[in-house]
Amino acid sequence: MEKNRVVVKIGSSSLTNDAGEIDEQKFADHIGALVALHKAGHEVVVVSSGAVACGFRLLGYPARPVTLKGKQAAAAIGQSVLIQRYREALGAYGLIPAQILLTRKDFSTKDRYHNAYSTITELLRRGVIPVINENDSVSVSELTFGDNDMLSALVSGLVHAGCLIILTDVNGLYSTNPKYDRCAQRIDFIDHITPEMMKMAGGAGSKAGTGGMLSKLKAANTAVSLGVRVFIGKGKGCDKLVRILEGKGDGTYIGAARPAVKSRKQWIALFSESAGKIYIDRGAEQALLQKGSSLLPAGIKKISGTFQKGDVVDVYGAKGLLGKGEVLYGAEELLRVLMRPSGRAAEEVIHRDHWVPLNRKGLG
Ligand SMILES: Nc1ncnc2c1ncn2[C@@H]1O[C@H](COP(=O)(O)OP(=O)(O)O)[C@@H](O)[C@H]1O
Ligand SMILES: N[C@@H](CCC(=O)OP(=O)(O)O)C(=O)O
Repeated sequence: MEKNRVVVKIGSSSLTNDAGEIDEQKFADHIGALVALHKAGHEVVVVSSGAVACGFRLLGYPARPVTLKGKQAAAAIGQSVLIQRYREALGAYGLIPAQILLTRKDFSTKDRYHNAYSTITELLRRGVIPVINENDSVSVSELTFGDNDMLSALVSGLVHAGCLIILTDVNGLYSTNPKYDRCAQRIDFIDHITPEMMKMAGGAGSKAGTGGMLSKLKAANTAVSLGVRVFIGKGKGCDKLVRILEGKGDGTYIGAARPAVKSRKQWIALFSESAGKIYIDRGAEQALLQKGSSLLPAGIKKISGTFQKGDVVDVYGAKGLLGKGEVLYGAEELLRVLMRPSGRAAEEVIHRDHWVPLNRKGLG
């Protein structure tokens, strides 16, 4: 088994009991498996739900809250309880967890994205286990990751993980939700996720869960596009995570090993906001999409917007949006270059390493 960096997402459903509180046995089982994975030489990053589950009783709620403010208040209390539990449980094996709470905004600028990467990799270098959760108490709906499935996919891309393991209460993707259909068939391996598979996946099967199988498949799609293999399923015992990496897990495997996508391309594709538009001709379209070349001024027909050097712009071809890239010229300077007779032979406007085509399976 190859040693690598692994992101393990522990979902609410595989962490809680019927009352919505942390289930001691399930928690201990996860800890044993995380310790075994770490001992086997892997770098382990955990994306753990459970803040709401740890907090709602302390807040005086009789059941898991359903309102946004209720969940945010419960998470504000519960997150510290959750991380304390990880500290005690991992500490018993001599391991240290580090709490990282993220909102989508933390990935919105290149600097913040890069800082998150540097912090997590420094922790891993020191043998620490980062335990990441969404910063629920300050997230607002437009800025959430949606759920911890997507957060775990984005984190796995950020840290260039070899594998993302999504632990839940069902052993993989079925043709229909197996909770309601005894004849549902498990899919053991998926090379790439199709729209038909998305239709098979439904919502959460418990009050504690968020997003269900559909959000896991969407997250898996993102992770695979970033070069990360995904497992969705369950398991029991200390060796469950090691067995999953050996290909013996009880669940669905998605995607094959592929080179990781560079951080800059990930950021452009997933988090950047476009500051303008560049319209290009057919020759430039072919050069960008088929030959993997950079965009030169010669292929530009028109530009719009007031973008600056280093901003990200949308690039359009004859049939619409082709992709996004980081420009090496501001709009004013680019206009001057385009108007000069010799300007069209000038250097690249978007370098191939800073260009991300849309509608491709992978971003690499
Ligand atoms: N096609 C499907 N195959 C498997 N599970 C499905 C499917 N459609 C919906 N589900 C539901 O997805 C649930 C897992 O998602 P969720 O409850 O959000 O878990 P978690 O809290 O671990 O994120 C399962 O319990 C199951 O009821
Ligand atoms: N951040 C929340 C969990 C939200 C969530 O996405 O849960 P799930 O994907 O069902 O594990 C918490 O810690 O309670």
